Amino acid sequence: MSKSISIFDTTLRDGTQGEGVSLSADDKLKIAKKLDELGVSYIEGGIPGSNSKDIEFFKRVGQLGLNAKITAFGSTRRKDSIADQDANLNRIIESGAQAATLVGKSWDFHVHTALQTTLEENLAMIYDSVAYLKRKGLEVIFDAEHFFDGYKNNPEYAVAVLKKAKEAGADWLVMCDTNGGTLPHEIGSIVASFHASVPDANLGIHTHNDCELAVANTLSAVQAGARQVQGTINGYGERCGNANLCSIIPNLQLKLGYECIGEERLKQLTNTARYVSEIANVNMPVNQPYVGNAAFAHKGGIHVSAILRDSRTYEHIVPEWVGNKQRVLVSDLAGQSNIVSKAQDMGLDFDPANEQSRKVIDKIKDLEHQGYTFEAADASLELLLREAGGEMKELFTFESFKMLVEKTAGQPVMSEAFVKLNVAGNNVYTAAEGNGPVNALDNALRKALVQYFPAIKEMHLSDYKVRVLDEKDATAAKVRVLIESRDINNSWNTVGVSGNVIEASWEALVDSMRYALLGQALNERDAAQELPASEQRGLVNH
Ligand SMILES: CC(=O)SCCNC(=O)CCNC(=O)[C@H](O)C(C)(C)COP(=O)(O)OP(=O)(O)OC[C@H]1O[C@@H](n2cnc3c(N)ncnc32)[C@H](O)[C@@H]1OP(=O)(O)O
Ligand SMILES: CC(=O)C(=O)O
Repeated sequence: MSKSISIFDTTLRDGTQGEGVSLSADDKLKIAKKLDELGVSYIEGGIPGSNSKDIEFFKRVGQLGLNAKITAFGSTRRKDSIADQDANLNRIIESGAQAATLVGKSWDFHVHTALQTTLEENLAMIYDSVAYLKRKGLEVIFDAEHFFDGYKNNPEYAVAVLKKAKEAGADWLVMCDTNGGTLPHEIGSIVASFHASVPDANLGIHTHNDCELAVANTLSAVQAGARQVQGTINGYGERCGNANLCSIIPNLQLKLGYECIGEERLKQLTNTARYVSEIANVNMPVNQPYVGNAAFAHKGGIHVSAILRDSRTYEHIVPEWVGNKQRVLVSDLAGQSNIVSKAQDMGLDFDPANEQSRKVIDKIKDLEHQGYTFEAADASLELLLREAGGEMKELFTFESFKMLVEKTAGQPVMSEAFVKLNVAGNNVYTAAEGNGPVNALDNALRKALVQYFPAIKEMHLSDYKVRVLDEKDATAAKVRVLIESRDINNSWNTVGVSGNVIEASWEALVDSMRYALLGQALNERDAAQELPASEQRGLVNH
C-alpha cells in the first residue's frame, strides 16, 4: 500500500470554529501562503456560503499562485430541495475553488434529530450534491460527519452513506469523528473494515480532540488504510480542537515512515506553528509537542548532565528535524551541568570543580528560592554568571530613585520618577513622567543613561509581567516582575523580586539596560586589560 499521505489543512475553516480564534481575510491569506510553503496538499479556506470574509478570501487567494489545492466547505443540499438551486452549493461553485469539501450526515440519529428528515432523503441529498459539484468540474472531498458514532449505532447506514457519495463521484471519502469520543482501537477496526469492503475508495480521516486522542486516532486510521489526513495547525478547532497537524506530520513522517511534506519542509514546522499562533493571536502552550518552546527544554540536573554527553539520552528526535532547538533551563532543580551548559553557550570558562563556580551555583539556587526565576530570564542569568566570573565592568552605579504618583479628582493619574546614578564618575540626576510608575522609571533611567550610552535609544520594553509569589501572605507577599526588552535584532528577558512592586520593576529594568550595554561593558573591561581592539567585542553582544 502507498505510504504517501495527503495533508489537508482546515485551520482556516474548522480551526476558526475554535473559541478565541478569529481570522480576517488578510490573516487567512497570510496563513495560506505559509501553509503552502510547508507543503500541505489541501488548504480549506472557509465556507463561502457563510460570510463575506470567506468570499473575499476565495476571490483573492488565486493571486497568490499557491501549489496547494484550495477547497471550499459547505453542507449537502437542504432537505426536500434541488441541488442546483441550493445557495450554499452555488456559493462553493462561485468561489472558484478547485475542490469542495462537502459535509453530509452519516449517523441515523442525526438525520432524524438534527435534519428531521428520512434516511432515504439524506442519501438523496448526498448523491445530488456530490453529483452536482462533480458536473461543475470540482474535486469533491466528502466529509462523513459523525461516521464513527453512526457506524456504532447503525453500521449498514453509515456504510451506505459513504457508498452513495462514492457512487455520485466523490474523490475522497473522509470519516469524521465529529464529537471526538471514539478511541484509537475503534477507529482502527472501523476504518480497516470499510477499507476491506471498498478497497478502491480513497479514504480520509478527520478527528476532534475531546478525549485528547485526535492525533492517536488519526495515526490509527492511517495504519488501517486512510490516505488523507485532515487537521489544523496547533490543533485549533471546535470545542477541544481538531487533530494537531504539528504532531501528526512528524509522527507519520519520522516515526511511521510515511511521506507527507518531505524532510526539508518538515524543518519549517516550528516556524509555521509559531507564525500561525502569532496571526491568530493565541499563545502556544510552551509544552506543545515537537514545536513548543519547551519541547526540547531540559531543566532537571540529571537530564542536563546526560544530554551534554549525548542528547539522545532525553530527546526522542533531533529538534532541528522539525525546526526546533534544544534549550537548557536554569532553576532550583539545576545541577552544575545546567550552569556549565549555559556558561559554555556564553563562551565563559566555567569549571564546576572550582570554588567560585560552586558559589555561583549556590547563589542561583538561593535566588530561585527567594522567588527569582532564571529559566524565564536568560539575560539576568547571563549578567550574574559574567559578574561571578569577573567578566563585567559596571558602566554605572545606582544611588537612589524616588516615585511620585498623584491623582486629582477629574484628572488622569500622573506618575513621575526621579533617578540618581553615578556614570563614569559623574553624578547624574534625572526626572521623567510616565503613564504609570514603571513607565516613568524607565523614562528617567533612559534619560540618565542615553547621554553616555546612545545604544539605549535602540531598545524598548516589549512586555511586562507581575506575579504575586506567596498569595497566602496577602500584601506582605513578594512580587516577581519579568520584563521583555527588544532592539531591532534581539529580545531578552530580565527578572526582579521584592516585597515592593516598584523595586522589583526597578531591578528588572536595570538588568535590562545593563544587558543592552553588555557589549560595551565587556569592551571597557577588555580595554582596561589592554586587549588589542581586534579581540574586543561588538557593541551589543547577545
Ligand atoms: C461538523 C462541522 O463542523 S459542520 C460545519 C459547521 N460550521 C458552521 O456551521 C459555520 C458556518 N455556518 C453558517 O454560517 C450557518 O450555519 C449556515 C450559513 C451554514 C446556515 O445558516 P442558517 O441557514 O441560518 O441555518 P442554521 O445555522 O440555523 O441551521 C443549520 C441548518 O442547516 C441544516 N443542516 C445541517 N447539516 C446539514 C447537512 N449536512 N445537509 C443539509 N443541511 C444541513 C440544518 O438542518 C439547519 O436547517 P433547518 O434550520 O432548516 O433545519
Ligand atoms: C466535517 C467536520 O468538521 C466534522 O465532522 O467534524
